[in-house]
Amino acid sequence: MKKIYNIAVIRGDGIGPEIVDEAIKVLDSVCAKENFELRYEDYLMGGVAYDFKGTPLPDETIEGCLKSDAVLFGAIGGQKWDTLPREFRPETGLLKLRKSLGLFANLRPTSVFDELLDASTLKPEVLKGVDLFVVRELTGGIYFGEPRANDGFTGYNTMIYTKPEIERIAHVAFESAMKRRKEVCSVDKANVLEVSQLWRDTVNEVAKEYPEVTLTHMYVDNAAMQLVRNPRQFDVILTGNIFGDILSDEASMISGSIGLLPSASIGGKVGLFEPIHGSAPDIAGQGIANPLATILSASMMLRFALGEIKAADRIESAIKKVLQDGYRTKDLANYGAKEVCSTTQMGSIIADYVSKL
Ligand SMILES: NC(=O)c1ccc[n+]([C@@H]2O[C@H](COP(=O)([O-])OP(=O)(O)OC[C@H]3O[C@@H](n4cnc5c(N)ncnc54)[C@H](O)[C@@H]3O)[C@@H](O)[C@H]2O)c1
Ligand SMILES: CC(C)[C@H](C(=O)O)[C@@H](O)C(=O)O
Ligand SMILES: [Mg+2]
Repeated sequence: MKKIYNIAVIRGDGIGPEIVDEAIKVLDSVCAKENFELRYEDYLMGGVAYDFKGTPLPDETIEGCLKSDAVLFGAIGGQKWDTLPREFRPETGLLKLRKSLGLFANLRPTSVFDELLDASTLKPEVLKGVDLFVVRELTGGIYFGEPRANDGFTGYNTMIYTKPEIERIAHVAFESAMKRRKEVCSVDKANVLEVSQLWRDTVNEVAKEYPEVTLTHMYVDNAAMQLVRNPRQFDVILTGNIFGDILSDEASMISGSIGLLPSASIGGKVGLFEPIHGSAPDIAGQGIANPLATILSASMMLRFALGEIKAADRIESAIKKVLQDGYRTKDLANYGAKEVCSTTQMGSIIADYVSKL
């Protein structure tokens, strides 16, 4: 009997709709080869939701996500909404969605395709074989801490973590490491911040439950430097919300383009799968966005939320082959391109390769 999964789709703003369309094209192609069906339901979120509904996160979007098997997300935000009061901003909607779905863990893998070794700003000999996994805490820290304010003279935010919040994200990192090279590097700023001292003590305690895993600690400033000096030294990087946000964008240049890095946000009943990049207003509507990060996020959705491992493997093999054959979007045009494709061409070629694998 064919399995049926319900997928909530949030296209969002800027390049969001363009890249999500390509991910769905590829998902449809993989479904045709496998014994399951995906049923999509669209929901509004971000600036487009504000424009149509007066709020960046309508209640029906939260409800729709909660009743689905997984959420496929594009990107939100853009200059048009940047001056709105905080509660109406697209980014506030995204934070609220993560919180409402209980998505406290954001998994951001970074690896390097051999075909794109020269696309990175780092030297090929530093890059070869990089395979790191950022486990970013997603529903706490300075993004959510109170008090927060900006009265025109004083602006402040509060970085708060409680012990249970640190324990649960640390468990995700150690469990991930157990399936990988069994190394966790916890990144904090414990030389300055009390919240980081609690983070470090708590991670040390959790580590006792995973004697096979080697735990190291690193200050975030050093980690930012080590990521570009010698990224191969990292297996799992465990870190808080804001440090993880910054380090994962930095890590994208290891792979060669921010248009390549996917992510999975998990921890609640329903997982959310999204590229790490934003709505890229500077290139929206031009057909040049790289859809690979979103297609790889769709693959993470199949693997982690739906357990459709063969289908996920199929997509990832198709992507490797497409890159081997020299297809590139504009962001990677100078790196081994035999043909430079538009966003939709890239989606179609991957879908085609999936169907032939
Ligand atoms: N999860 C999200 O929805 C998310 C994440 C980050 C930023 N944002 C929002 O997106 C808006 C723009 O933010 P930003 O410019 O700082 O970051 P961004 O990630 O949107 O873009 C940064 C740069 O990377 C390029 N880029 C991003 N994705 C690309 C892709 N798939 N292919 C090719 N190039 C790509 C852009 O053209 C831009 O030059 C802001 O409103 C921000 O708040 C949303
Ligand atoms: C848009 C913003 C709220 C978001 C974040 O900071 O988490 C983004 O940068 C991301 O990485 O998903
Ligand atoms: Mg970010």
